[in-house]
Amino acid sequence: MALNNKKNLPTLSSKHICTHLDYQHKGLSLKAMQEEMTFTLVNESAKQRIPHVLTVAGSDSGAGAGIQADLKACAARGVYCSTVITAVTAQNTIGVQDVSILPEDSVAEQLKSVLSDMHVDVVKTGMLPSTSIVKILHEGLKRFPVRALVVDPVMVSTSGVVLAGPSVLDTFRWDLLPMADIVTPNLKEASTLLGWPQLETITDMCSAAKSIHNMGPRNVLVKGGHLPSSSDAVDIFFNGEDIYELRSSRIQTPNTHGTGCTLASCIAAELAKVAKRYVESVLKFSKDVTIGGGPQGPLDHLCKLKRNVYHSRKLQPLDPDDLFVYAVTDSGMNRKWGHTITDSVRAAIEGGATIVQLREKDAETGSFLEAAKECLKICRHHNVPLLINDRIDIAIACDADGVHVGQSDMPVQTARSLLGPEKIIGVSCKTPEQALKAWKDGADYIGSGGVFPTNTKANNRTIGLDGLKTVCSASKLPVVAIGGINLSNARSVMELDVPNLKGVAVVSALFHRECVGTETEKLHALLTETVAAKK
Ligand SMILES: Cc1ncc(COP(=O)(O)OP(=O)(O)O)c(N)n1
Ligand SMILES: Cc1ncsc1CCOP(=O)(O)O
Ligand SMILES: [Mg+2]
Repeated sequence: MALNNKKNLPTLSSKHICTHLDYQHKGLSLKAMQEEMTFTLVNESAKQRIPHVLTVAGSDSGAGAGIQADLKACAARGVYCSTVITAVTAQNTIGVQDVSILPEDSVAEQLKSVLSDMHVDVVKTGMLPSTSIVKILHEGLKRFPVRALVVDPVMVSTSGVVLAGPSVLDTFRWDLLPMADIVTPNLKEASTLLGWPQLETITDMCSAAKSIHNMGPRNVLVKGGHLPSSSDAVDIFFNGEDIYELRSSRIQTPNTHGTGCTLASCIAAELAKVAKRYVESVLKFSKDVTIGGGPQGPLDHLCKLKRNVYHSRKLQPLDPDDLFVYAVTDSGMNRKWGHTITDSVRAAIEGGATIVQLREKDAETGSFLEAAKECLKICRHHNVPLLINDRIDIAIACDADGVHVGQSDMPVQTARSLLGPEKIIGVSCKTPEQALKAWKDGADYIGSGGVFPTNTKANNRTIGLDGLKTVCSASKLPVVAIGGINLSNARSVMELDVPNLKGVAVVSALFHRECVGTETEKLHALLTETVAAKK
């Protein structure tokens, strides 16, 4: 393999790698990533969340590597870390004295407990000592998808003890690597994965990175810490297109136990922080933390100290994933069920709503504004955008995150000039022509419907699933479907194989119900299932 002239290779830090992975999700270039990163550093907002890494690895009694290193690395990076322990090793600074692999059922149960309940952003794997454990993880991740998977293919301890034998290799290659966002082998692990002789040069490392990439991971980091011929420490990063050299001067020390686990955890932790934009359930400080549906959630230690870690400025007005479970309020329905608007909004968010629109058609301006301010506090607390239906004046007065307008409401261009570039503007579209105009006029998303007949909006033409498909296919903007959508037909909407469709907007299916939170939870679970089934 011809290595680019080394002088021309851009160098990256591990933090750059993480951000790069996130930007791959968004389809942005490395250059855009670097520009936006600078922007991120200077802009902070009041929105908060807790990034979460799950490590699936072995315990190291000496606490230099394995689960213990992962926990400490994540804590040091300000990220919540849960654990699935695959094996218990007896280790110290002399070597590995014993390895006990945990029963498969125990690993499966740990995995299920965490993934079925907690909002995990990133899974990081370490010691996966048997084929069945790799398969359990593979199945678990298919059932409960996460934002990113970091695979550290731990095979041999620093002292030379085999931690995952050759029988595990095939499941690694066929099952786990294709799911990975990044795999981080050292020289020995890279050559073992490939069945190659020892890697000895940077050129070998580049070839290995490319060949491992062919096994399916989105990115490969081959770590050259043990490269005999190099006076520097050189790692090679390959993202499928470009190859990067990460070079730093070698630190002469025997204290290197746990570096691999720590690096992979650090990548996972930084990814989780970046991935926080996509996180649907947002937690503030320990007293409000809800990690789990049970009566006794864990504390998030030092949370108050992490305030700055959790703050991040939204760079785009809208993250399209926010359209996933779009809750649109209705004052009449709230009244009927004796709910206040704030209670309804809070319940919807706690049930998993990813964006909220206040559609209070019969509210007086003064009381609407007061309610909007209260709802905004709740939404900001949970990092969920709050939009106002029709009323640009209310949106401006309470500093909401944006507005939703229809074809006969305030024109998008006028709304944009009043609200500025940073607010979200959604517009209702029934046709491809309207969709194109929405994009030209500077809207951020399209609401398309009524997909099914509805009593919530009078005299509203139903466009059906075919009409929705036509709008989505023509759109250059993300689309949310609306109109008569409920638990029995949401699947048929989400299963449409169309570009740009990001979620469903619902009024009565959530708010014309006694228990808004439960209904939202059910809808969220159903939509999540449809997304998982597509993968
Ligand atoms: C997400 C979403 N999509 C469409 C609409 C409908 O807006 P509009 O056409 O202005 O009708 P009204 O809601 O004002 O009756 C919406 N509100 N939200
Ligand atoms: C506001 C709106 N725009 C198109 S259909 C509709 C009503 C959606 O309400 P429901 O979810 O109760 O059918
Ligand atoms: Mg309107």
